[in-house]
Amino acid sequence: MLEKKIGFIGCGNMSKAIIGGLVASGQINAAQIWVYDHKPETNQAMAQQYGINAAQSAEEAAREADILFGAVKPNVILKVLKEIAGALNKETLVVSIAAGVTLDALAMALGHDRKIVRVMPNTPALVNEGMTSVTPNALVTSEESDEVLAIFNSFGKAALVPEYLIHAVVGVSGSAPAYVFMFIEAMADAAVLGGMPRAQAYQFAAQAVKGAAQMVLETGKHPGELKDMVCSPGGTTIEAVKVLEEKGFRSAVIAAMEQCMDRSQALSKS
Ligand SMILES: NC(=O)C1=CN([C@@H]2O[C@H](COP(=O)(O)OP(=O)(O)OC[C@H]3O[C@@H](n4cnc5c(N)ncnc54)[C@H](OP(=O)(O)O)[C@@H]3O)[C@@H](O)[C@H]2O)C=CC1
Ligand SMILES: O=C(O)[C@@H]1CCC=N1
Repeated sequence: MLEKKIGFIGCGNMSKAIIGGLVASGQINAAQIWVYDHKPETNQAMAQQYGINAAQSAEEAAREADILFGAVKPNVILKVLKEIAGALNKETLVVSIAAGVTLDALAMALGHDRKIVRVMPNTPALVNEGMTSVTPNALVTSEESDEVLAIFNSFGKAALVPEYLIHAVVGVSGSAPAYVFMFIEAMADAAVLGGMPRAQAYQFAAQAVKGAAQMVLETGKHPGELKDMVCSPGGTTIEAVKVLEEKGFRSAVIAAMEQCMDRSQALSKS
């Protein structure tokens, strides 16, 4: 069980996924969670849905929390953290989920004596399948890093990464659910073209993606070898593979992720 009190400033897509994942994991009592969003209706809805505490202000969430999540958009996080810095206890761990906001920039906003962790989660946290990178600053102890890892491991997988790798993490897991949803949507459209009812097409496409991902994770085999296992000589799959190669499927994915990583780099310089 997690013992500490956890606060959230900003309660949008990602906070909802983390709070939903945390509560569903059974690793924390809902009464240990405080949330503050500047929209009162969001606070009330979260308090009602999960039985967590709705703070009246960002300062209140900051005062209550042992671990405080900054979960607003990158363009407002530094302003928000500057405003609440005075309300933090000396030992409070501040966890930023903002894409492209560096540990240095966070320390400038909060003070250089603050324990700060940069994390990059993703929305599958909501269904216990999150993937999160964790990057602590030098003041965070290994026990504290382990606590943050434990939070994210309670609804998925989490791993320590050095800060320079966060752009790659944004590309390969933070933003990645969006491209996978597009892939599933496109596969389902094709199944509908083949005559399948729409709802069934989403189920078949999503389960195929889930099962294929599970094979990569569980068999330890190279993805190319797993692909070869599906391609019967002269069969159907190799025809599809040929068209994907002709249309530049893999290079499109690589180019898209390169652009995503470039944007993450640009955000961290702005
Ligand atoms: N969505 C994702 O998949 C991922 C997002 N991230 C990062 O997570 C962060 C949040 O993203 P996401 O959850 O998608 O964003 P959202 O816009 O969905 O959530 C942010 C929430 O914070 C509210 N807010 C804005 N300003 C304040 C303030 N001053 N005080 C309190 N609440 C405020 C927003 O309200 P309003 O709507 O009125 O602006 C909104 O409800 C970003 O920094 C992003 O980079 C990281 C990994 C994955
Ligand atoms: O699109 C974004 O900027 C955020 C960061 C990772 C996922 N969503």
